[in-house]
Amino acid sequence: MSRFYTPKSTPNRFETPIGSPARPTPTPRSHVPKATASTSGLGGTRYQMNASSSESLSSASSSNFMTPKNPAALFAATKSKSSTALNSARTPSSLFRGTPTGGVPGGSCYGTPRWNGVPKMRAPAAVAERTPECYSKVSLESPLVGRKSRKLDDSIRKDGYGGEISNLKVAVRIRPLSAKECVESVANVVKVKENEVIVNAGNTADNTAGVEHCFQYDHAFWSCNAEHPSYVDQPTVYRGLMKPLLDKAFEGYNACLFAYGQTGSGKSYSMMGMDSDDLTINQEAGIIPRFCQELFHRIDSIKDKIQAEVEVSYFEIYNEKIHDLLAVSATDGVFAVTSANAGKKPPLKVREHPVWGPYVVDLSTHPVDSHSALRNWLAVGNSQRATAATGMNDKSSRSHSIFSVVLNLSEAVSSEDSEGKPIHQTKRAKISLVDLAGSERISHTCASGDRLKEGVSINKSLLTLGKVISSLAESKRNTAAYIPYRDSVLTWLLRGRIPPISCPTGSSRNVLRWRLHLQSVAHLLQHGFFFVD
Ligand SMILES: Nc1ncnc2c1ncn2[C@@H]1O[C@H](COP(=O)(O)OP(=O)(O)OP(=O)(O)O)[C@@H](O)[C@H]1O
Repeated sequence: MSRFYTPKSTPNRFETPIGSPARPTPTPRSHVPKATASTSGLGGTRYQMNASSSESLSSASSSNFMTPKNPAALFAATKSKSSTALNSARTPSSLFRGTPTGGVPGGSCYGTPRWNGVPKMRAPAAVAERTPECYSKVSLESPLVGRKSRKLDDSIRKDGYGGEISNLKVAVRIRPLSAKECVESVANVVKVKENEVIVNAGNTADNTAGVEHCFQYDHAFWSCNAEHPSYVDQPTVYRGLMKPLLDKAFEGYNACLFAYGQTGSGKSYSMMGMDSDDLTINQEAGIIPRFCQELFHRIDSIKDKIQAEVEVSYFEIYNEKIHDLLAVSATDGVFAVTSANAGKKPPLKVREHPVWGPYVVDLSTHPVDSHSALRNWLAVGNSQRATAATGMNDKSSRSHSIFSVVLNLSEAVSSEDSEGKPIHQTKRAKISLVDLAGSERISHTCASGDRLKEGVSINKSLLTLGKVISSLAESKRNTAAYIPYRDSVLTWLLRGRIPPISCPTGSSRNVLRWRLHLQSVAHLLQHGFFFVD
């Protein structure tokens, strides 16, 4: 059975506080594209509950954000369900701030990923002295002073989990110099050697000439010059980061991939592509449109054996307020996107479910049954995102966006129950693709007014993300460590877990809330208390 999903209207409860900046106006789109919905139930199934996305977060190691002069974005890809041994050597905990005047040996405008053989590194202590405090120094074990490059997957990941490798991967991608940087004759001081990034300190007053800092990641993608043989293009980034997560999602694991880095470092380009309004799968298409295509490609290839259902939701966190990017309303039978502009649509609220943790109240979810339907919803959401021109990026994302797809797979297993009906085994996975707003130095972005307020809010939530990840790393050693999830909406929400199939959405959640007041969580679990819409 197919039908249009009609979202429930959201009451106007929360106003934008006086003084908070007006959300940048997205390009309006009046009509929702055709998004047919398969709503047939999975009937009589058991569900396989996935571990929570808090485990995704809890697997992360020390955070760091790329520095203002490093044209690179970082990606963290996680899958939940298994715990991870933290590997502090894998992620650089302190990043070097080097004014890129030293240039790359060879002098080209584009950095060439060439290993110069002998790393010109100082002793770690000397490096520590020269690393500015402001880059969240956690430990300085990570720069690979004089060490030989090595593959993390082969040599470091002996985690003792029956051969399963770590559930967190961190990748860095170096973008080309922007037109502005080329005009200003900025030299690229970043090189890549296999999975290592080598940053040349330059020879400015606060740095010693020739000092190189090496950082090791799971992947280091060099995308500075498309003409160069070492150039890593969009399909390669997709294959390296997203494909393994999709594999795991089909096994019932939750997966989360988020991009973080300074403003203008290439997060949106990597996640969405050159143009977020053009979602055609061409060479420039980013991770999310490719994921949408491959998801249904795989579903089509197994549909004879496995029934799949997909639901999509897409929201952004702007100035700590949540806006549903896919909210639609129906007037006279015509479906229209409810504008995400502040003032027209109130932000959504986060509540904490006693079992499943934080969730967004009344967030619309839309069943989709084809790649084109999913792509259309993605386009709708993109058109609603808050972007604005800043001093460092003409189209800067001013919000964190979270695109989530819940995948339900139901397979009839051979055995039959007491009534002779086949027993279905159901797997459920949530894939969250997060494009974080860029961290920024106010002095570099020359922000004032609304942009300034946004920048402060963005930096605050990214700082909290960093703190949460650091605290999680600390909690591995000290179980009493406090983890400040609730200090930002982003970290609070990422902690939430995927509810079981048929857990209520929209207004039926009120019923759940009401009943939860009457019955203990233990009782609910004991009796398998699920709602069917
Ligand atoms: N690998 C790349 N190849 C070509 N162009 C790129 C690449 N990465 C980024 N760019 C270009 O750099 C500019 C800034 O990139 P993008 O908007 O993705 O940055 P961002 O990190 O998302 O910034 P913000 O946090 O401000 O939103 C864009 O014009 C984008 O097309």
